[in-house]
Amino acid sequence: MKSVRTPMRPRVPPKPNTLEHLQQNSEQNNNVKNAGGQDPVDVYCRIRPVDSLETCVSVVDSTTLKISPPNSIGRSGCGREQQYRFKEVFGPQTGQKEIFDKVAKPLVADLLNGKNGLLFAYGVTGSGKTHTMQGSAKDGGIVRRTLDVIFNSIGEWQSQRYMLKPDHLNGFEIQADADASSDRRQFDAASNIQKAFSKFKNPRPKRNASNSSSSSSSDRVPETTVIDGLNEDNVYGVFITYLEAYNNYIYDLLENISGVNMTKSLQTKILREDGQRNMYVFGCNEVEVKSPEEALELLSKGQKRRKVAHTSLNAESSRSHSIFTIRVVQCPLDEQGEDVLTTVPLRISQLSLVDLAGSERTSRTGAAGLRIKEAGNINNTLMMLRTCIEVLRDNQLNNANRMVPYRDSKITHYFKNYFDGEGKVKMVICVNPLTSDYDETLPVMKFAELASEVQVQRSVVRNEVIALPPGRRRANFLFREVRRNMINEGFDKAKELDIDISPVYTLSPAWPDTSLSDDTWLETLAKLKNFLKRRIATRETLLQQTRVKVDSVSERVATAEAENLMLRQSNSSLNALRAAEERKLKEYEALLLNAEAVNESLFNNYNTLVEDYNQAVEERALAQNQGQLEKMRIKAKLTNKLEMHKEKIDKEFKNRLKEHQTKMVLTQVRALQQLAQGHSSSSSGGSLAATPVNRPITRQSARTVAHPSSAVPSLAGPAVSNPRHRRSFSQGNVNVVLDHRPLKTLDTNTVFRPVLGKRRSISKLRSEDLNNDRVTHYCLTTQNQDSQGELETKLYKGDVLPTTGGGSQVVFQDVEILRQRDPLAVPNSGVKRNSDGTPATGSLDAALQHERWKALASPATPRAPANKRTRL
Ligand SMILES: Nc1ncnc2c1ncn2[C@@H]1O[C@H](COP(=O)(O)OP(=O)(O)OP(=O)(O)O)[C@@H](O)[C@H]1O
Repeated sequence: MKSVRTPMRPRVPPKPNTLEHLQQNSEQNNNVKNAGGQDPVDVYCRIRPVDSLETCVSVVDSTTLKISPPNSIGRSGCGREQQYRFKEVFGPQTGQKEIFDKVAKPLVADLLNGKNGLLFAYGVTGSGKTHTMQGSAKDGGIVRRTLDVIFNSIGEWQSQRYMLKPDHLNGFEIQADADASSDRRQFDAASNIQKAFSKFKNPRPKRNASNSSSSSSSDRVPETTVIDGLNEDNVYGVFITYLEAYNNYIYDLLENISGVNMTKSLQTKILREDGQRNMYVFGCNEVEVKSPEEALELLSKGQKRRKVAHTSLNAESSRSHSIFTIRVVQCPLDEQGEDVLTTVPLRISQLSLVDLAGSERTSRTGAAGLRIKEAGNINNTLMMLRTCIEVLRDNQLNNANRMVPYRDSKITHYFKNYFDGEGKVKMVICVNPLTSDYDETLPVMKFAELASEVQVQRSVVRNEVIALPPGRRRANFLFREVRRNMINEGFDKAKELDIDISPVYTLSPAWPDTSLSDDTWLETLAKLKNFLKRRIATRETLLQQTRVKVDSVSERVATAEAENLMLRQSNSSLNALRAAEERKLKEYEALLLNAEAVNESLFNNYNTLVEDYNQAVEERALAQNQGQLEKMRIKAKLTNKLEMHKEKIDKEFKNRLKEHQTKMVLTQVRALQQLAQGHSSSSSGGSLAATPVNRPITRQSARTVAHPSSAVPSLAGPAVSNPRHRRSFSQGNVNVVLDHRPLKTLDTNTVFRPVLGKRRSISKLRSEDLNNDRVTHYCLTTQNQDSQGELETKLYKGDVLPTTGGGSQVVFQDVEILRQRDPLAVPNSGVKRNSDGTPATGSLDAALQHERWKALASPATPRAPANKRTRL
């Protein structure tokens, strides 16, 4: 049926962007916000199921969760068991439906009632954020169920496609019918082409391909929940955007989504503020959807463009933060419930479902190269979110006004309005209970604790007073139904009936039969007259009743106002009390926080001290080791030096000794020569020649006796030798005695001869004679005349010893004296003494002693050591 009225739908006049207007708007907003009070950020926790028994997280009760450090950490004393409170904790067995009902359904209801909402999924990588948000076709997550519930609830109250259109400045406009229907035609043509193209591309879609949209849509189990109580006199338009924040840039995942070539790389988008100071992404593609399937199709296309990568913790790890936003635009119907009212502003509400990328440590994910940069950016964004929440909380706790650094990251900047009071904020903290995740789960818990302490201004929807009766849509529907029935019953004039639903609201009784005929017109007139009279009376009664009602309402209003005033007063006094209590509470909280901070810092200090101490002990041990090594090195160096020095000194000493010994030998030789010469000269020059040779000979022999002075070693003595090193006697006849007889030695013609063994006679001593290895003994024969004028022959006997310098030395051991006596001479009784006190010649023993003394005292004769006496 063709509509009788075809009203033009003029565009909504653009909002003036003057400063005054902005101030007015913000004041209005503030008033509305302040009227609503505050709500905390609702933080929920979901624990994902795992196969392992090594878990560090357990559910204490429906709102409390306990996290225990793994044994290794617990033992070292660095961690302790901690409990965290949430709005609700969902254990591993909790299904997607329950999560949706408790967390997201209230947000969907808010959305459809014109309020904004924001839901974050936050957690460590692989903890189940994407699972919670997206889920699967069979068991949908929050996003899928949200779409289902929206379309279930708005049903046929949806606006016609392209009737509402984004104005690309974060607002919407109502299109004229002609424009809208032209856009619709284009859309239908484009979707037909696309269908044909996809048929051509995939002639036979695989039946069991899990990823294909056809299979997923056929397997899909939709959510059947309906939100009741929506304003049925509005039309609803649903729009979606799908954004991605990657490396702190924003990309539109629905960019050029209807184009054939979707592989083109995405452009970065910028954030802007609209006239109401709301943040929006400039130039992003906001697509109108008319069914959950259509929205899911776009979602899956967008997901294919998301940065997802394989990491060691998650096969499909999100490398970016995804923001799926659903905007619902509401427009009231006019008084006939027929067309949209263009004179009132559109009501726009939005719900953003954010799947944050997981916080992660690159050491665990095994990230490298680009993945490390991604992880850094992910962690930075999460850090900024945490910082903003911290500052907000501090501001609220301490009544401070620190600037919240929303602008430091794209995510916080985009959602700043929510925290400033433009909607409800909720968080689902996803937890992987594995022990290996403990270190990363702990900061997530702390963040959750922080977030739950933040209060967000409750937003209140401004109900525009449009002064139109409710139920217009239904009345319009009834009217149309009646008209259709009438036409069906053959009442063609009904086609010309304008839609007028005002009778639906009239309270008067039904009109009388007004058909006029010649015979009944008077009756009819009377009926009408009565009817009108009754009507006038009813009107009067109604007016009166209305007046009474108005009066009573006014009275009630006055009473209510008075009560209100009183309530306000008591409220303000209660508020004051509450504020005092809150102040106290804050003070206690601050004290508690301080105590906790002190406790923590003490604990940290203790740990630091223990670490320092351990380090110092290690360093000391190291230093000791190094010192010992250094000592050993120096010792070795010094020993080396000493050895070298010793060698040098030895060498020098040997050289000098050799020189000295050579000198000494020469001196000895010279002395012996002189001695030999002296004896020979005295014997030749004395009365020796005149001495008869046939005198009896007394052979005296005595061992050398050590002179007392010989015990004192003389440093200026002869060359060093050791009697132990005398030349070997064991060589038999090889041992030669050097028999030194000066040339002028007389033959004594006696049978007594010294026993010398193998000898070599020389008359003049040379150093080579002594250096001969075979010469082991030396015997010097001297002759002299004694005091009695007798011939005295002395045999000085000694060992030839090698010296340290390589030369030889004679160590005299014995003196053998041969004296010839005249048998006829009178023997001398006593021992005669010379003037110098030495025994006079003639006394055998005295002479012998004297000779010994002389021999030992002679500087030319080296002294034998007292304990090394040798006898020839
Ligand atoms: N509650 C759950 N029930 C069943 N499986 C789950 C649950 N939570 C997570 N999983 C599974 O765990 C794996 C990792 O989950 P998911 O991809 O959602 O983690 P994520 O937190 O989004 O990780 P990332 O931050 O790396 O993207 C997936 O295979 C998912 O199916």
